[in-house]
Amino acid sequence: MNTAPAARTDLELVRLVKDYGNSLAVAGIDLKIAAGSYCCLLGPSGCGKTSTLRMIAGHEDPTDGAIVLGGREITHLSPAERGTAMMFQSYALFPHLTVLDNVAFSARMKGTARPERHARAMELLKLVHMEPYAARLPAALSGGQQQRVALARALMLSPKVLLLDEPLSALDPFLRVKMRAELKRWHRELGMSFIHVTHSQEEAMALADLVVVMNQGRIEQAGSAREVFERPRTEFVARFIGAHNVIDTPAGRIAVRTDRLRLAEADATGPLAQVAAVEYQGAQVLVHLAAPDAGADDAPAWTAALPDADFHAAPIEPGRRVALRWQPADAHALAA
Ligand SMILES: Nc1ncnc2c1ncn2[C@@H]1O[C@H](COP(=O)(O)OP(=O)(O)OP(=O)(O)O)[C@@H](O)[C@H]1O
Repeated sequence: MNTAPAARTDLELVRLVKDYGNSLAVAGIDLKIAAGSYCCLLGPSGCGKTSTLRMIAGHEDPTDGAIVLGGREITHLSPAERGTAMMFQSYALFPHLTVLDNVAFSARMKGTARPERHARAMELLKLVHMEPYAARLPAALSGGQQQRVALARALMLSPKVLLLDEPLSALDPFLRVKMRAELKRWHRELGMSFIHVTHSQEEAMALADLVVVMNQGRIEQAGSAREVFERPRTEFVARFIGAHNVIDTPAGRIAVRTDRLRLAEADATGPLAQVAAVEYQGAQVLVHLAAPDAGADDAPAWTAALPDADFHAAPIEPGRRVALRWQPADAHALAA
C-alpha cells in the first residue's frame, strides 16, 4: 500500500511585485490558492491581473517576491520547468499544423518520440471531444473547437496549474456560456487548479471557487463568489461586482444589495431620494434613484430592484420623493 502523503500543489504568491519602470502593475500581493481550486483573477483593465498571471506562467520576471508551487519555489524557473501551462487564446494555434501536431507540439520540442507524443495527444483530444478532428487544420474549426484544441495543447505539459488569460473573450455570447460550462467540466475531470483572468464579474461568479478582485495592482478582496457578493469588503468591490448600492450613513459608508433596498414614504427618518427612472424587467422592476440634491444630468445614485408583484401593488412614478430602507443585516460596512 502506498502510504506517501498526496503531493500538495497549493500555489502561493508572496509579496509579489511587478514594476515596469513607468507603472507599478502589481504592488506586492499575497495570495494562497489551494490545490484543485478554480480561481478567477477579476478586475478592470489595467488592474494587474494579466501581469500576475504572466508571472505565474514564467513569461514575466517578478520585480520582487516569490511564487511557490507545492512547496517548491518556481519564481525564476523557465515556463516549461515550473509545472504550470498557459492556455492561450484559440488564435494562437499554429495554422500550418494539424490539430494533432498542434497538441503534440510541446512534446516534440522536448524530443519525445513521435508514436508516444501522438498517442498522448490523441488521449487529450479524446478528453476534449476533438478526436475526430485530429487531421484538420485549425482554420477548418469553429471558435469553440479551436478553444478545445488550445486546452488539449496546454494539457500536453501535464501541468499542476492551468493558466487561462481571458479564454472566453473572443467568443460570441452564446458560445461563451457554453464554453463556461465546459471549462467547469474540464476542471472537475482534471482535478488540477485553474487560474482564469477575466474582467467579467458574471464569468468569475459562474466559475470560481475563489474570486480575487484586483484594483491598481492590489487585492481588494479574495473569497468565494458568495462571500464577495454578499459581503463586499470595500466600495470598489461593491461597485465592481454590481447589484449593490453604496450609501453614506451617520455610522459610515455601507453597501446594500439592490434587491434588499426597500422604498418607503418620504419622512424624517432614513436617507431620502427622488425616483429618477423606472425600468420594467419582468420578474423585477428597477427603480433608479437620485440623491435629493442631484442635478438633472447626474447619474442615478442608487437602484432598488423590487419584486414585480410588490411594485405593481404600489407603483411608483418618476419624480416621487421616497425614503430608503433596509434590514440591519443587509447593511455591510465598507472599509475605507
Ligand atoms: N510590458 C509592459 N510594459 C509597461 N507597462 C506595462 C506592461 N504590461 C502592462 N503594463 C502596465 O501595467 C499595468 C497592469 O497591466 P495588466 O496587463 O497586468 O493589467 P490587466 O488588469 O490585465 O489589464 P487588461 O485587462 O487590460 O489586460 C497597466 O497600467 C499596464 O499599462
